Amino acid sequence: EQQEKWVPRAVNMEIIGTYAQTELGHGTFLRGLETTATYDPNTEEFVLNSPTLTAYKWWPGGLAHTANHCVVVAQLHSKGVNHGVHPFIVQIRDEDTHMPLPGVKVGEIGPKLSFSTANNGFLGFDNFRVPRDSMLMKNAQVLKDGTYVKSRLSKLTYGTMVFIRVMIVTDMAYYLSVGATIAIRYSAVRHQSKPKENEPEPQILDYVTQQHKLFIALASSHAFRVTGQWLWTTFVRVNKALTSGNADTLPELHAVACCLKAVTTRDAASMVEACRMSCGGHGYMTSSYLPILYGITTAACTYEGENTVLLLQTARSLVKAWQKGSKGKPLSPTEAYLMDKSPVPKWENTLDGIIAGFRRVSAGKVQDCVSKIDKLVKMGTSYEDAWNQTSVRLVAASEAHSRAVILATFRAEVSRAAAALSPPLARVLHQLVHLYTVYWALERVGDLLLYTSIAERDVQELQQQYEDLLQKIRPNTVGLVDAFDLRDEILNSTLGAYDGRVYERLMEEALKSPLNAEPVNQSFHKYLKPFMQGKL
Ligand SMILES: CCCCCCCCCCCCCCCCCCCCCC(=O)SCCNC(=O)CCNC(=O)[C@H](O)C(C)(C)COP(=O)(O)OP(=O)(O)OC[C@H]1O[C@@H](n2cnc3c(N)ncnc32)[C@H](O)[C@@H]1OP(=O)(O)O
Ligand SMILES: Cc1cc2nc3c(=O)[nH]c(=O)nc-3n(C[C@H](O)[C@H](O)[C@H](O)COP(=O)(O)OP(=O)(O)OC[C@H]3O[C@@H](n4cnc5c(N)ncnc54)[C@H](O)[C@@H]3O)c2cc1C
Repeated sequence: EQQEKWVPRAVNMEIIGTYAQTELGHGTFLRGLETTATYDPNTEEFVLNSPTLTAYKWWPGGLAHTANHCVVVAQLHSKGVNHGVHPFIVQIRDEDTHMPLPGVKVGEIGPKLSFSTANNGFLGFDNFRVPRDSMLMKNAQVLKDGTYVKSRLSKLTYGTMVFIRVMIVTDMAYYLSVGATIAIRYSAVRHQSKPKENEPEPQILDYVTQQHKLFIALASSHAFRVTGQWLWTTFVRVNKALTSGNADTLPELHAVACCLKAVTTRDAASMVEACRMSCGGHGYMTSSYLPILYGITTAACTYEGENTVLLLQTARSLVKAWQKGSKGKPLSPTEAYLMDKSPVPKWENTLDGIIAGFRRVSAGKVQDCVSKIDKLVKMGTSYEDAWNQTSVRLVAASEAHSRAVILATFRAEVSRAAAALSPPLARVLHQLVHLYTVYWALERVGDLLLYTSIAERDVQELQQQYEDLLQKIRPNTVGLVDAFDLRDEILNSTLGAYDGRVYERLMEEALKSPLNAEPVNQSFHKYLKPFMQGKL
């Protein structure tokens, strides 16, 4: 009934909404939210209040001047009992005049690192009444007399966040494709330095250090797209099971979505920044789009669950899995490898060898965390303090798990798809999988040395494999970014346009500056001249 009421209006853009969960005082700790929705059975309404300054909603995109409705997450009180946070759909502005409704205080939160157009807002309520059917009642319900009917699973309230975290992985693939396209096209246009006196300046893309900065962004875009698709399929499967009343697979989905969201956003942000810096001074120009892209990408490390917090959620699941597995109980598919008790195998410098190595690293780190927590607890430390004291290692274990999942998924999905591709295309995709895998092996060589039988010779060989791959991929790099098929209007970059007219575009953009409208700026007469004449 609620979907019938709201969804068609939202789809037709008759109403514009946002998700108002985070408050000034709390974003991570949802049980600590302070906005209240108190049921009044006499009028069959909920009364919304923001009892403190820190209860004000803060951040929702589009809230400030755009949205006229929002989903408000509030502490539900009925018959004098607090039932925890629940979602309510609330109209905040008049649909005709767009004026805030009486009892609603809404505004804009101010300038941010980026996301300038997102119109993020704040929102407070003063005895603001909404009808009973404003509470989204698919799961938990409040009956007319105020009786509370519990959801069969309390965590279903958090379902929207799981959905968006799943989507974000694919979103990061997209941002990386934009960054890689701009930086690689520019690196093909840009010539700099003269290593050989009698030859022209080379394209900067021919410097191997430049390839090292950029090809990983290209490969990661593919890795995240493939992993995002796999995660989406998993999400759809879990959701189907939930619809038929089976929630057994939800914890695994939550655990894997948390760490994949965290690792893909962090990688995407740091690689987009590497793309920006790889363009030298011009990468610092707003017109290159790279600073804006960085601002957008790095925001994802915070929104939809701060990354460290999410990695710790996955770690919680890994520790539990370890404890379960140690008692001989079966584990979920993505965590089953933790219980691989076979002796550490001889290291192999192959894709499968490296993936197996990452699983060993992850399992070894989880075991290390469990031992430390157990030891601290035995010494009388509370479990919570032991957890906190172990949390740097827990985050590392969670990240290692995520790397193992991405590496295995990328390899498996590309191998599966390759059968239907032309051999040259399959070969190039395999090169990207190979490059991605070897890159991370070299990045995490310390961990591999700790937990696997990798030896110095293997590391040297991996380094050589990596450099060979850069060389093999180089001739196809521009073709590979063209294949992302991003239109110039979308790239919005002086450096990344298809035609490569970098210098012309930079000058055209500079000339658009209002500061170039007059030969002598008024500031000369107002400030500079008096200053030069000692009059200021
Ligand atoms: C909305 C956009 C709509 C667009 C739609 C269009 C669609 C298109 C999409 C396009 C995409 C690109 C978007 C680009 C633009 C983006 C713009 C920016 C958007 C940014 C939006 C936001 O930014 S919006 C706010 C997000 N704000 C968080 O993200 C809070 C984090 N904070 C928590 O999420 C919890 O607070 C936290 C930590 C788990 C602890 O919660 P807690 O204290 O209650 O829980 P505990 O830690 O005690 O855990 C108790 C047990 O619950 C288990 N569990 C916990 N969560 C669970 C869960 N979700 N599912 C299952 N199980 C769960 C856990 O695993 C434990 O299980 P067990 O007991 O068995 O171990
Ligand atoms: C661009 C942008 C758009 C957003 N859009 C929306 C939106 O549309 N709707 C909405 O509701 N919200 C939105 N948010 C808010 C966002 O979801 C929160 O900022 C985010 O969930 C982080 O919460 P926080 O700000 O409370 O960070 P905090 O939790 O205060 O984090 C601060 C630090 O404390 C650490 N920390 C916190 N708890 C723990 C813990 N348990 N263990 C270890 N370390 C911890 C974190 O790791 C971090 O280093 C948006 C945010 C941004 C930046």
